[in-house]
Amino acid sequence: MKLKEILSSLSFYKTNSSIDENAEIKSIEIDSRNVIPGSLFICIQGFTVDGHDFIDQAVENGARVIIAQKEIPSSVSIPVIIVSDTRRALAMIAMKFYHNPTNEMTLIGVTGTNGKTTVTYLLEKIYEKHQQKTGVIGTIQTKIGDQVFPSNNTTPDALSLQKLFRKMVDEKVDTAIMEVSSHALDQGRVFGCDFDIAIYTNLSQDHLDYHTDMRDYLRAKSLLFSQLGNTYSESRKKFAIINEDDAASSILKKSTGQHLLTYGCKNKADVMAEDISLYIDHTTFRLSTPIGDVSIHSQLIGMFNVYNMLAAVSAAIAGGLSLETIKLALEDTPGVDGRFQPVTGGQNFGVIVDYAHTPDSLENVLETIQQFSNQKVYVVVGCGGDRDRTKRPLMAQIAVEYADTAFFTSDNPRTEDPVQIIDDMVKELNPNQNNYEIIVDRKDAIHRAIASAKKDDIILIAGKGHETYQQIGKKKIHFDDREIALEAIKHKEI
Ligand SMILES: CC(=O)N[C@H]1[C@@H](OP(=O)(O)OP(=O)(O)OC[C@H]2O[C@@H](n3ccc(=O)[nH]c3=O)[C@H](O)[C@@H]2O)O[C@H](CO)[C@@H](O)[C@@H]1O[C@H](C)C(=O)N[C@@H](C)C(=O)N[C@H](CCC(=O)O)C(=O)O
Ligand SMILES: Nc1ncnc2c1ncn2[C@@H]1O[C@H](COP(=O)(O)OP(=O)(O)OP(=O)(O)O)[C@@H](O)[C@H]1O
Ligand SMILES: N[C@H](CCC[C@H](N)C(=O)O)C(=O)O
Ligand SMILES: [Mg+2]
Repeated sequence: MKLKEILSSLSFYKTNSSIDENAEIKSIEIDSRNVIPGSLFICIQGFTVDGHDFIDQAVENGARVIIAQKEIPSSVSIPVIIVSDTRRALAMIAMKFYHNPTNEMTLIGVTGTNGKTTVTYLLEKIYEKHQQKTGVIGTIQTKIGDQVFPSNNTTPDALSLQKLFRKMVDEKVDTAIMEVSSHALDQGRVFGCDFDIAIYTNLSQDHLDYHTDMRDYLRAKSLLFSQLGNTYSESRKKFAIINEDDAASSILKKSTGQHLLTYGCKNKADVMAEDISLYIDHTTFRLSTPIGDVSIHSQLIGMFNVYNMLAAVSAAIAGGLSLETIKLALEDTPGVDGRFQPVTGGQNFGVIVDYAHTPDSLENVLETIQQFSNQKVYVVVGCGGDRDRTKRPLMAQIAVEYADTAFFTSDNPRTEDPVQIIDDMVKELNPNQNNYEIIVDRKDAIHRAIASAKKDDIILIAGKGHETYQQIGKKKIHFDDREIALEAIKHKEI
């Protein structure tokens, strides 16, 4: 693409020298290591390093133009374009370079503290039943139809994202469904994306290492709804899907001028679940919607999953799908990888692996397990390193309150000392809350919990869900809670 065309996506910019607007730009890069001859390199001031420090490497690798947000030494031999915010410029340039792909398909975004992956997974099943080709972007993986690619982040950076959307359009995806994290919203990774439907699940404490407080966290989440815009189009109606039972619902409703569809179980909403019956291996309810009522028998477990189903159903209704399709898909959908996933090795007690890594999700999952258990409940849980430290004591408190015994252990310690993380978890517990053991090694903790279990007890192994690694320092080693649990079950039988 010609530089002139790329620059037309920017509002204002300055240059340090004359630029050849007809220069051909071969690729857009934000990592100097990926620059090839003819690239345009955009310097991003990051959280760990500053992209402006890699200009020399970008030039050496053949960059044709640099986009920066700071003055650059005059020794740099190629044209430099200065903008006020390179993250915003990146989103606009990437959108231009890949020919605004989100304009060519339906785009659904899901935000909220918990439930994003589950809702995207349910929507994928619903749209597939509707005979559409789907693309899915999220925590576990990225998918285009049946092709699966690994995910580094829940929401990719703006450049990877627009490139991925172009690939989806080229491969005839009708509907793309994506998780939109608060980090992504805050960093403008989704600036310029033309969302048709924006879904809100819930808000509870997480990521206070990144956001200054809960208000700032909510502000970031609300950007998905303000980004839906206020422009009314009859041919392409846009919808905000809001959880009416969540405390932040009124703020989010005010963030957009688009159509609203609300869901809930307590407060009056457009889409509601009534006569809900929760069982250990399935859930039933009556689904009441503006297009009719229908009964649902789902394989998903727990009240929180009723909310996830309502969020997905509401989006599908906004998208014009029929209740028949929605019912068929919901009833056909098995549980999501690593979410309330039973591990069965023929044992006479229950083992459940779940991705609960926030206070709210841990409480929801333990509450669900408690409802079905008439024997002992054990939980194996830790907290991630280099993440919100203030959630640690809250998670420990919930663990000892709901479980008969908690085994506190490592999650992904990353660059922190795992012993210190566990200490942060337990240090605010009262002395009488001593129904816990500390076993730093996660494998040992899982083995100990399984060795302790008797007939009909239930063990929850929380925090890592689908993850097949443990990150210790900068290294990721293979680790899968489900594999270790099976191994421990076999070992117990010998
Ligand atoms: C704090 C944070 O959000 N960091 C994310 C951010 O990194 P960053 O912008 O700070 O980048 P950086 O590493 O400092 O580098 C700055 C720039 O220098 C460039 N560089 C760097 C080295 C070099 O040799 N040459 C070079 O040009 C880099 O390519 C980059 O452009 O942008 C990167 C690209 O998008 C992300 O991969 C990275 O995620 C890190 C790995 C991370 O841990 N992020 C977490 C906190 C996160 O974003 N999580 C949310 C999900 C949370 C949830 O829902 O629970 C997510 O969406 O994944
Ligand atoms: N609607 C919900 N409300 C509360 N907790 C939930 C809800 N849905 C799922 N959970 C809990 O949160 C965990 C993570 O669910 P899921 O992966 O769907 O959320 P997510 O928002 O994608 O999380 P992440 O931000 O880590 O990507 C589940 O394993 C379950 O314990
Ligand atoms: N997307 C979440 C995942 C947390 C998963 C948990 N296992 C941990 O490592 O803390 C985060 O980056 O905060
Ligand atoms: Mg997710």
